[in-house]
Amino acid sequence: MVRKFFVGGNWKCNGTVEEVKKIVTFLNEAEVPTEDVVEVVVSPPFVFLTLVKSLLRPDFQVAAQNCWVRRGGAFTGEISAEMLVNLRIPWVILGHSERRLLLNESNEVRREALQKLDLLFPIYSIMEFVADKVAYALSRGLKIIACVGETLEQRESGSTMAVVAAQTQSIADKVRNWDNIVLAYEPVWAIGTGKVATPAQAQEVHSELRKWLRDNVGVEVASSTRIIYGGSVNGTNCRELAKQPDIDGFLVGGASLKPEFIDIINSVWPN
Ligand SMILES: O=C(CO)COP(=O)(O)O
Repeated sequence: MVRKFFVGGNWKCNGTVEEVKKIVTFLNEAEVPTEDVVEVVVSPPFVFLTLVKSLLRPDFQVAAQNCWVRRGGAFTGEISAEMLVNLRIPWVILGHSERRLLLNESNEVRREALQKLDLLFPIYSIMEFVADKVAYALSRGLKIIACVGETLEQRESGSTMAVVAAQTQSIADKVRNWDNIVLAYEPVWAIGTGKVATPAQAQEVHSELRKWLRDNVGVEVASSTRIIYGGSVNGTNCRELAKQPDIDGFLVGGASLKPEFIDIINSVWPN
């Protein structure tokens, strides 16, 4: 099974209209392999999504950085999956560690949310926030970049794989069809720190995660699901990482705002 290389650019909470236009200009002018070789998806903040979509070359796609867990309604400040579909935004990033940790999105029962949402959705007795978002967004026709990854503390205590497996399990419990999911392994300690996982460290988790998918979801899903790496990827370290057999691409933060993002796209051909 050939897994098409996937490079995502997560712009996070950055940019002005002028800066966004500059980024789109260098993306549009770049020489990169064709769409059948590498899938490129950039994820600007919500407010710039339509601008970027309207200016961006047609072989690159756009992703939102989040969406609401169910149908929209009285949820001030949220953006629904329906809105993204309406705007023809094909992808959404879900479960990013910055949302899990800073905004308390988790796999676990969120009691306060549960109490509130139970009034609205009495059939949901357990609220698995990230997994529910993945399942709902998929059901609306969106494609998902689902993020998993351990903190430094968890890595140092030897629980990396247990954490990543639990995060993936919660998604597997709610999803039958994995065709529209890309899994992003993003160790929290490597995000925005300049401390990239070594190719061997990343490969080890990717290969374990693929094994986990094979044993717990299915052989076909394990061989076809792209597992991409995120955390301090740049134009220099991407090539060694891209050579690893179970690294199927990247989710890039800081470097996706700069022209070196093009080098990362081109690391599909590492030699
Ligand atoms: O969080 C990330 C991508 O989603 C990675 O961020 P950095 O590449 O800035 O470390």
